[in-house]
Amino acid sequence: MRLSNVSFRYARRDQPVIQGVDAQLAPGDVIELTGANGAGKSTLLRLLAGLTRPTSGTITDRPAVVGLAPDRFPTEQPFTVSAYLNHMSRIRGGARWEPWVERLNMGELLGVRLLALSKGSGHKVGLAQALMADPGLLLLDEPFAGLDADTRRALPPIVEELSQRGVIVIASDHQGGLRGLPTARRWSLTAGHLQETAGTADDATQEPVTVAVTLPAADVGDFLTRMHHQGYKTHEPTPEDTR
Ligand SMILES: Nc1ncnc2c1ncn2[C@@H]1O[C@H](COP(=O)(O)OP(=O)(O)OP(=O)(O)O)[C@@H](O)[C@H]1O
Repeated sequence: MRLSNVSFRYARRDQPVIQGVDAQLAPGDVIELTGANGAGKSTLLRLLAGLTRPTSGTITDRPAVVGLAPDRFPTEQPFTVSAYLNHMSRIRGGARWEPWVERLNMGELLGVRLLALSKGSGHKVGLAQALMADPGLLLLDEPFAGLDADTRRALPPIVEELSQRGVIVIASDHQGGLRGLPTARRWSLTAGHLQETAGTADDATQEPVTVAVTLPAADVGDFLTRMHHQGYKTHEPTPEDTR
């Protein structure tokens, strides 16, 4: 998939929100998209999804099936979660949502009305509907925002599996939740301009450093597992370390 000189403005007199973006995506790429509030991340995701057309420039070779999990799932709909997922399944030719409900720890939400969902629970429904489409391009807008600890842990392995199957995953993510994945690249948006910021040999911020973390003993296992899933090397201190 390729973006060639893509620019976008919301109204003719407005400043462009996205300016002259060139980028190439290969199957299996995982992109962490960062930028200040209002930098244009959600706008770029909608352009990538094909929901919005560039004002100028082109996006070519987009995978045929696109999944988009929005930053705010629209809960103003008269369905329960299961009725909504069944409805989306019919639209998508019988796509199966059940495995995703299990992996995203949302079984107890199935009978809940969309209107009654908390923000994080609504977010899980948005993720499930994006994943069930079996997309070739998966776009996640702040996927970790509001998720509980179990689901936060579940998401990076899901993205890694999809990447291994050749799915392109692009996530606007301030929390660095996908950073440890082997195919991860980093894009940052500043005033509408896109820059690739990681993976360059001269990037001193990529040099490894070792940090010590103090936390309650009961949280150690959970913390180490989470760090491991994010690709960091961890070890519990030995008596020598603490002497
Ligand atoms: N429908 C719209 N009409 C006009 N301007 C818009 C519209 N949607 C977004 N904008 C403007 O476009 C710019 C980029 O917005 P966008 O939501 O893409 O940023 P973002 O990086 O996702 O922000 P955040 O981190 O706060 O979610 C902002 O200045 C915003 O006010």
